[in-house]
Amino acid sequence: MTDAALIARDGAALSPLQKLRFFPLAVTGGAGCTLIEDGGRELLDLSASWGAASLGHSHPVLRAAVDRALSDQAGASILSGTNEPAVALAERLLQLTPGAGERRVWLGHSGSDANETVARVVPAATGRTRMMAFSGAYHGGTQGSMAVSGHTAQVGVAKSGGLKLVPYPDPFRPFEGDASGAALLAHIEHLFATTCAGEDVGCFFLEPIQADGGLIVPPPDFLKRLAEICGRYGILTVCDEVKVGLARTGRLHCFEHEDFIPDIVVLGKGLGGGLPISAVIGPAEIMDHATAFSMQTLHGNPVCAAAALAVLSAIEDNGLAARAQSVGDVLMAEIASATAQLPQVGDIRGRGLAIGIELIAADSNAPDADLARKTVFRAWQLGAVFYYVGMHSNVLELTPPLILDEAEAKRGAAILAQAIEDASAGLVSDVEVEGFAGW
Ligand SMILES: Cc1ncc(COP(=O)(O)O)c(/C=N/[C@@H]2CCCCNC2=O)c1O
Repeated sequence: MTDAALIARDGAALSPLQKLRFFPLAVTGGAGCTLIEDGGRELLDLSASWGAASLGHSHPVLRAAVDRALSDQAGASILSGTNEPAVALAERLLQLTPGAGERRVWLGHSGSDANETVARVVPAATGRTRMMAFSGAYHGGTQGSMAVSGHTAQVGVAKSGGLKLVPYPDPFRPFEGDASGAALLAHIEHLFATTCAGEDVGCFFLEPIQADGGLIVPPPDFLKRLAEICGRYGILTVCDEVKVGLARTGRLHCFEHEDFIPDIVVLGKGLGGGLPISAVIGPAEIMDHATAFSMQTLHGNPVCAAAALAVLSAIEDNGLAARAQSVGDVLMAEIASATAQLPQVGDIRGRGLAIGIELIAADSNAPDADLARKTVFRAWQLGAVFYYVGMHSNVLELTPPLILDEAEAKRGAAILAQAIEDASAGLVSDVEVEGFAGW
């Protein structure tokens, strides 16, 4: 091993194809909500690797589960033979996920392959070739999941031929100036009655909080009313809980805040606690469509399935949903207090430990992407890790491990506010951030 700095070795060895970098983060270890940087510096992790490290780092329950699964390894997948951890996980997910009728679970590696599977199987099983999704949505980075996404980072990528994108209901930047979402619902109903016949639409992809589109919480009752409209046309609702699901928002499922039950639920990221596993829970008449329809060699591997079972148990045993609500309330209040005098902060929003801070130009509502990229860089310099999202790249996103405590929340809020102030005061130069493309 060379003695060159880890970040330099990364640049020489790993392809940029899979990099989304904001500052020169190089990690050699971690525990809890702390990351250990190359060189030994400790960083407060307010991202959990975009929400994947739901139990933080080196969690003992996860370590024990993975060790057990690897000590008596029940094969490596469920393609051509089943295994106990995968079956037990599917059974647990069916118990924990509200839904009607006979249902099945599909196990994958990522949110991308899970959403891609839904995007392929719904048209195949229903014969309905059209699909709906929201502008700003990031449903994945594979061809089939990008085909049903609407994120600005994927402009130019081929979309599904039958895809119709509509604006997401954003109370801060409302469609037709109507923060209630009623105008948008009327627009969608009009589409179903005219140019995008509801009878031809197989499914509607939605996030209960639009995460990469800007951490946007929809207006009250919007999703419930949208689900009612979809129900009238026989359109399946596909709830993408990959980022905000599994206790992060104060409920096990984020859709529980919206008083509706989706037809299909997609889980990922935090499900594996940092190990790659995703899941689709849906009606048997869809999920039983065919065999060998959407498979990858390591799908349902017992080690990641055991990790997911441990995550679900830890969420239940430690009351992590209620904790996310209470610590998230502290974090949001601390952020609001620490930034109260900063006109650059246009909006603070979210649920539980899914929080967005929208940065704007001090003299208008215009998004300030340059401030966001310099703020996350400055925060890293000050000792905290978080990134930005949004259609205009101007929303700081906090998705810390669900085990974040109140002291860490207060420290994180102080660093975030200081980073906004310092970046606004010009303490981060264009030269320092120019090597980090972000998104
Ligand atoms: C709501 C939602 N659905 C699906 C996905 C795709 O999950 P994978 O990246 O595990 O394939 C994601 C992934 N989000 C991206 C991952 C790429 C880097 C930018 N930040 C994210 O959180 C997501 O937020």
